[in-house]
Amino acid sequence: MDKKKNISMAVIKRLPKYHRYLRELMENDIDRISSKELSEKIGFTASQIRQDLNNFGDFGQQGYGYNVKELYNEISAILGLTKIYKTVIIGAGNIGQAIANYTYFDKVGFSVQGMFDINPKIIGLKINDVEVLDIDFLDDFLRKDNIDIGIICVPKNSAQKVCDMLIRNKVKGIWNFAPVDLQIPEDAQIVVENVHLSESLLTLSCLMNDDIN
Ligand SMILES: NC(=O)c1ccc[n+]([C@@H]2O[C@H](COP(=O)([O-])OP(=O)(O)OC[C@H]3O[C@@H](n4cnc5c(N)ncnc54)[C@H](O)[C@@H]3O)[C@@H](O)[C@H]2O)c1
Repeated sequence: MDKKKNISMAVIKRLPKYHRYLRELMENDIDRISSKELSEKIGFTASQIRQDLNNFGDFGQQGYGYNVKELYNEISAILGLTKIYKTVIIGAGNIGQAIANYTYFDKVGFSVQGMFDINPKIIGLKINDVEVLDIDFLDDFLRKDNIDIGIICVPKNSAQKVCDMLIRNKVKGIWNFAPVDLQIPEDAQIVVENVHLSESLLTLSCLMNDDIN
C-alpha cells in the first residue's frame, strides 16, 4: 500500500523533522516518548503530532507513547530511506564540495558516485574520496552507472543543459541548487526539488523586521 497516498504536502514536509528528532532520541538511547514530550522537543503541538502520525498507521499506544525505533524505521521507510541512492554532483565548486563533504547524506543513504566539472583546475581533485571528472564523461557515466539523483551545483546559465542530460539518461530525481526554474518535459519521469538558501535568509530578515508597518 502506498502510505503517502492522500497525505498532504504539509505533512510530508514535516516528516524530515520527525526523522531528525527521532534519530537524535535513538542516539541518546531513548526507547519511547509520549506525544507531549515529543511536542516539547520538536515544537509541533501534541495533537498535531498525533494527527500527522495517524496518517501512516497506528503507532502510539495509550499510556506508553511511541516506540522511538519503530517510529523512526517507519518514517524512514515513508521517506524512502530504506535503500541506497546513487548520486552525482555536477559543479564541484563551493556548494558541490560542501555537499560531497557532508557525511550525514551518506549516512542516510545518499552515496556520491561521481563529481563533474568543466574547470581543469578542479578536475582530478578528490573530494571526500570522490574524484572530480571532466563533464564530458557525465553522459557515459549516467548511462552505465544507473544513477538515481543528479545534484546540480553549476552556475545558472549551465543548469538547463545539465538537467537535460540527466533527464535524457533517465535519472529519477534532481536536487537543484541553481537559481533557475528548470524546464521539465511533461512526459519526463523525474522529480525536481529546488533549494534556495537565499529564500530562507530573506524570510529570516523579514521576520526580524516584522514591525515595519
Ligand atoms: N540554492 C542555494 O541556496 C544557493 C546558494 C548559493 C549559490 N547557489 C547556486 O549554486 C550554484 C553553485 O554555486 P557555487 O557557489 O558552488 O559556485 P562555484 O562557482 O563555486 O561552483 C560552480 C562550479 O560549476 C562549474 N561549472 C560551470 N559550468 C559547468 C558545466 N557546464 N558543467 C560542469 N561544471 C560546471 C564551475 O567550474 C565551478 O567549479 C550557482 O548556480 C549558485 O548561484 C545556490
